Amino acid sequence: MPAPHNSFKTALAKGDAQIGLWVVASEASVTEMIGTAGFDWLVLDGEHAPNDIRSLRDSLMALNGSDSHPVVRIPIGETWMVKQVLDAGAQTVLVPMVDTAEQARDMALAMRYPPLGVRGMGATGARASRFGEITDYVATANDEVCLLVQAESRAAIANLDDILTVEGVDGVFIGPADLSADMGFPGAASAPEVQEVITDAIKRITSSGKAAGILTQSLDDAKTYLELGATFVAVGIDMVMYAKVTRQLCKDAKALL
Ligand SMILES: O=C(O)C(=O)C[C@H](O)[C@@H](O)CO
Repeated sequence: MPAPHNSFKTALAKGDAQIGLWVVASEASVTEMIGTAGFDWLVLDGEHAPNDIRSLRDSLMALNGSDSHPVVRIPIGETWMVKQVLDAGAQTVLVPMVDTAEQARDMALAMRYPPLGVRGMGATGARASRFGEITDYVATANDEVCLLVQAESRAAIANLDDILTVEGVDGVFIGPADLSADMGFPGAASAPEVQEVITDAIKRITSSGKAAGILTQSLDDAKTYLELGATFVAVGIDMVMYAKVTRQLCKDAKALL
């Protein structure tokens, strides 16, 4: 039996737009609920959310049977972190703060078993192989992993063309918050100077044949990015949505008094 087919990777390769949501609640029952909404992909955030390997594992388990594909964002680009989330059953990994082709290459190596990479051999007792039930896991896993790297600094934008040549990188995600901060516009990703860089980056990524991704909380911006050719576009953050409706309900209820 081979490793599960990564339909998200296939969709990105075909250029089929994928609508996603950022999940920062770090609680499997919330992930399970969000997994019923119909998003194509969900980021389980290990960079800025209070997730650890166990809570990420629990959220991956909670998405069993969901049509939403889990994308696990590790805290930083470290080989051992990639290994842990792959063994926990993630097939698509998002790596923040990738500024150079060399960093991207290291991550591509971390994603795959030898001879293509350096992934350590530990899947037999791991969730990834269904605890050994997927007997051909090691032989087939390399084909089903998907690596997304984040370009979110002036350095990454300067090195983007080199990053795009790295074999094993399936897509590049623009991080608007960090990119705008690094460009001198903290908290102002909508600044025209930042949007100009984002537009150019999306065009360069798509014309290289790799998938471009981004996060925005504006559906108007999402439409623009999709029209530019971005393939994986996240349109919100779970806790922001939760906070918004919670505050509004409280306000509306108090207005009854
Ligand atoms: O720079 C960005 O934008 C991202 O990487 C996404 C953020 O980390 C996300 O947490 C929303 O602020």
